Amino acid sequence: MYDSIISVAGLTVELGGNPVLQGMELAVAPGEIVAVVGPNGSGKSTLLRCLAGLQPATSGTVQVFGETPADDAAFWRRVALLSDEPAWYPGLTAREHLELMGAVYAEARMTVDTALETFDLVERADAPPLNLSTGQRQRLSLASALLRPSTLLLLDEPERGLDTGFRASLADLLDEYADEGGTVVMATHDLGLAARARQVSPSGAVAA
Ligand SMILES: Nc1ncnc2c1ncn2[C@@H]1O[C@H](COP(=O)(O)OP(=O)(O)OP(=O)(O)O)[C@@H](O)[C@H]1O
Repeated sequence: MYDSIISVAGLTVELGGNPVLQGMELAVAPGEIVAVVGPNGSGKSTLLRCLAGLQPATSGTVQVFGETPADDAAFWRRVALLSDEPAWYPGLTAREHLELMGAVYAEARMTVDTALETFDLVERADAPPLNLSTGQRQRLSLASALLRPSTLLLLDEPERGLDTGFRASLADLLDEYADEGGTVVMATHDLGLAARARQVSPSGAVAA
């Protein structure tokens, strides 16, 4: 077993010959909610990509669940990632996208109807995602990520497109996820979301 679900040591990443992360250290315990904060271009998304096994380290180590994260099926069974907008299935409605998640994962965290209510999508359930507003599509992406079971939630700017009221609801939903034992690491520019998490910066720890 591991005390830290995530353990980052001396992580350096160079992109295009430029150092983006330099000797970063981070330990995240199971059940924690961590907000990665910092200005545009400071390396928040790069860190999340490293945690997701999508970006190799130039030097240093990244361990998730006690191993180097691998972009493979076993890893993605435990990890839900929300980053750029997903590719939507043509011809399927918002409800049907959530039903797909429910069909794939036997032990969904909530029913499709509960997800539609929780993410305020009931009235748009029968619309295809591309006919939803930007914020509604983001809520559908979040609903998919939170409907499926996972141990670790990696969120890149989950607040994107969300109105103020739903940002507060999202903070409550993340608290519930962590109360169930899940761990959250999110890159965010939202002060409210960050205030309710342990804040770290790609260049070093910041005061909470
Ligand atoms: N493929 C790439 N090649 C070269 N440089 C890159 C590449 N991807 C990102 N970068 C650079 O790496 C730095 C960190 O980018 P990153 O997306 O991690 O920042 P961020 O903190 O998430 O920014 P934002 O708040 O704007 O989302 C930026 O200066 C960016 O321009």
